[in-house]
Amino acid sequence: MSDLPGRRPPPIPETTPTLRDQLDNLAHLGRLIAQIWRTSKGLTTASIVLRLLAAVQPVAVLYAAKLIVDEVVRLTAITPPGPTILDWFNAGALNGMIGFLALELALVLANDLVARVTGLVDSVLSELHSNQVSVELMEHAARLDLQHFESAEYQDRLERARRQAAGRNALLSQIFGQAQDIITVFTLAAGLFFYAPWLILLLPLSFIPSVWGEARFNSLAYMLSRWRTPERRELEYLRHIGASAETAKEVKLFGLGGYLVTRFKKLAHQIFIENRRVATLRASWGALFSAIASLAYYAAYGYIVWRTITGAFTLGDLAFLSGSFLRLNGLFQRILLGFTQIAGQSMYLDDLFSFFQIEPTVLAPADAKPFPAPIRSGIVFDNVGFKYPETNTWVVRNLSFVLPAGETLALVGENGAGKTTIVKLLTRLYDPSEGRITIDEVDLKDMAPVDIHTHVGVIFQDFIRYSFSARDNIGVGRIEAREDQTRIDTAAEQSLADGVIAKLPKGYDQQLGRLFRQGRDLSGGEWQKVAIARAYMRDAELIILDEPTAALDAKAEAEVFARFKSLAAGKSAVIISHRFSTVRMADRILVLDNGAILEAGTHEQLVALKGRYAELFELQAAGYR
Ligand SMILES: Nc1ncnc2c1ncn2[C@@H]1O[C@H](COP(=O)(O)OP(=O)(O)OP(=O)(O)O)[C@@H](O)[C@H]1O
Repeated sequence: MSDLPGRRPPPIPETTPTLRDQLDNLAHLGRLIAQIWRTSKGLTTASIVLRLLAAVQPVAVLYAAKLIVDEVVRLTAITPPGPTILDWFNAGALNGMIGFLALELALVLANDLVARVTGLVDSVLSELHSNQVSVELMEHAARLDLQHFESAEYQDRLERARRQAAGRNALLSQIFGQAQDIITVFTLAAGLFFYAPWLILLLPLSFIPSVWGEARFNSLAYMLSRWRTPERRELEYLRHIGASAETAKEVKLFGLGGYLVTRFKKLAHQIFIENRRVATLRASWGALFSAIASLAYYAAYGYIVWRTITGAFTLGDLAFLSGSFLRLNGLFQRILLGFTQIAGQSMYLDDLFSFFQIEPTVLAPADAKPFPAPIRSGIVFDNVGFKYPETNTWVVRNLSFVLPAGETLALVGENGAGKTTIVKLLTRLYDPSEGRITIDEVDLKDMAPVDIHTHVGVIFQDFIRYSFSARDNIGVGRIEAREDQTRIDTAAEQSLADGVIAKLPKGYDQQLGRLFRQGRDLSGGEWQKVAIARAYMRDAELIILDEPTAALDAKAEAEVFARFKSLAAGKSAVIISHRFSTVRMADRILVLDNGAILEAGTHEQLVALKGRYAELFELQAAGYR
C-alpha cells in the first residue's frame, strides 16, 4: 500500500492547534453568522426571539415549583375546612394552589410550543443556509483557475470545503442554543446568588476538567480528519470506481471487484483504528470528568439539605435551589463544552472559508484589451516556456511559431509531447511561465480570460458527456443561445450530430447518458459528434479540436474534417490528432518532441524532409497497405 497517492507517514499528528489558532478560528464564526443573516434575516430574527423566550423559562418553572411546594407546606399546617376537596375549594383555600399549578402548566405548554417552533425555524434556516453555502461554493469554484482543479492540494481543500457545506448545519443551532443557555445561566445564577452566593464557587470544579478534555479531543479529531483528507478522497474514489456505471464494464472484465474491496477495506480500517482510539480516549476521560461534576453537585446538595433541616431554607427553597443548582451545573458544562465544540467546529469552518480565500491567478487586467475579432494577422508564440505549478519540469520550452489568420495548424507528437498544454496556454487556462503569446500583437495576458473563451471554440479529448438532453448537450456550447434551435440545428449539421439525434426516440429532447431514468447512452463516436457541435455553437475566431475524433470511424472523420475545413475557412484553427489522414489536411503542421518543435511545414514539405514526420507517416500508411 506504500504506493498509494497522497499517503502521509505519521498517522496521528504531533502538534495540535494552539489556543491562539483556536481563537483565530473563532473569528470565522462572525463570517458564519453574517452568512446565516444573509440567508434569511426574518428567520434569523425569529430564531433569536424564540430563544430569548425559551431562555427565561427554566427559572420561571423552578420558581413556580417552589411556590407550589411552599403552598403545600402551608396548606398542610392549616385546619382543614372540611373532609372533601369541595369543602377546600368552596372555602377558597385552594385558590393560591390552583393559580400556581395553572402557571406552571402554562409555562410548560408555552415552552413546548416555543421549542417546536424553534426547531422548525432552525431546520428551515439550516437548509436554506446549506443551499446558500453550496451556491457560494459553486460560484467561487467557477472563478478559480484550472490549476486549482488540477492540483491535489486544492482538491483536498475543495473536498474539505464541500464537506463543510453540507456538514455544519448543526453549528447554527449550536451557536444560538449557546446564547440561549448563557441567558438561562444568568437568570438561574441570580436566584442562586440571592440564597447562597458561595455555592456558585463550587460550579467551576465540575466543568473545568471537562472543558480541558473536550478542547483537546476536538483538536485531535480535527487534525486527524484534516490529515486524512487525501485518504478519504481515495476512499471516495475507490467507492466510486467500485460501484459506478462508467467503470462497471472494465471492473467486471478485469475482475477488479475483489481487489478494489480489499484496497478499500485496508484503508478504511486504518482510519477506523485511529478514530476509535480518539473516541475511546474521549469517552474514558469524559466519564472521569462527569464523575467529578457529580461530586460537586452532591456536595452542594448536601449543604442545601442541611440548611433546610436546620430551618434556614423552606422546602420550596430546597426544591428551587437544588433544581437551580442541578440545571446550572448541567448548563455550565453544556456552555463550556459548547464553546469548545464551537471552537472545534470553527476549525472546520476554516476549511470552508479558506477555500473562499483562494483567489484566481489568471486574471483580467484592469484595462483589458478586447479580443481581436476578426483575427487579422495571426497568433504568435514567442519563446514560450511553461512549467505546471508545483513542478520543476519544463513541459514546453523556447517555443516559437506563428499561426497566420485563417490557417489550420496541426500539432503532432508522441504522448506527453505537450500538445494539450499548448492548447491550455492558447486558451489562457494557464499563463506561460516565460515568453508571450499574442493575437494580432495583443498579449493574451492583456485580455480578459472570459473574452478569450468567448472567441474560442474548443473541444478537448476528455470532453464532458453531460447527462442532459441532446439539445442541452449542444446548447451548453453557447449557454445563452441554448434555446436557439436554428443555431443548434446548424451546429449539429456541421458536426454530423444531426444524424445521431435523428435516431433518438425523443430527438433533441432525449435525455442522454445512463445517470437518469430514460437516459440513452451514445457510442463513443456519437458522443464526439455531439461534443464537436458545441464548438460550432460559438462565434469562434479560433477553433481548437484536441483529438476529439479519435472514436469516429474513418468515413465520419473524413467527413467531419471536410466540413471543418470549409467552416474554418477564414477562421484560424488548431487540430490535434494522431491520424495522419486528418493531419495532412492542415495548412501547416508542427511536429513536437518534448515540448519543443522538431519539424514544421506542410504535409508535402515534411514528407520530403524525410525526418520524424515522414517516418511516422510511413509507419501509419504501411498499416493500411
Ligand atoms: N496538470 C498537470 N500538472 C503537471 N503536469 C502535467 C499536467 N498536465 C500535463 N502534465 C504533464 O505535461 C506533459 C505534457 O502533457 P500534454 O497533456 O500537454 O501532452 P500531449 O502531447 O497532449 O499528450 P497526449 O498525446 O497523450 O494527449 C506530460 O508529461 C504530462 O505529464
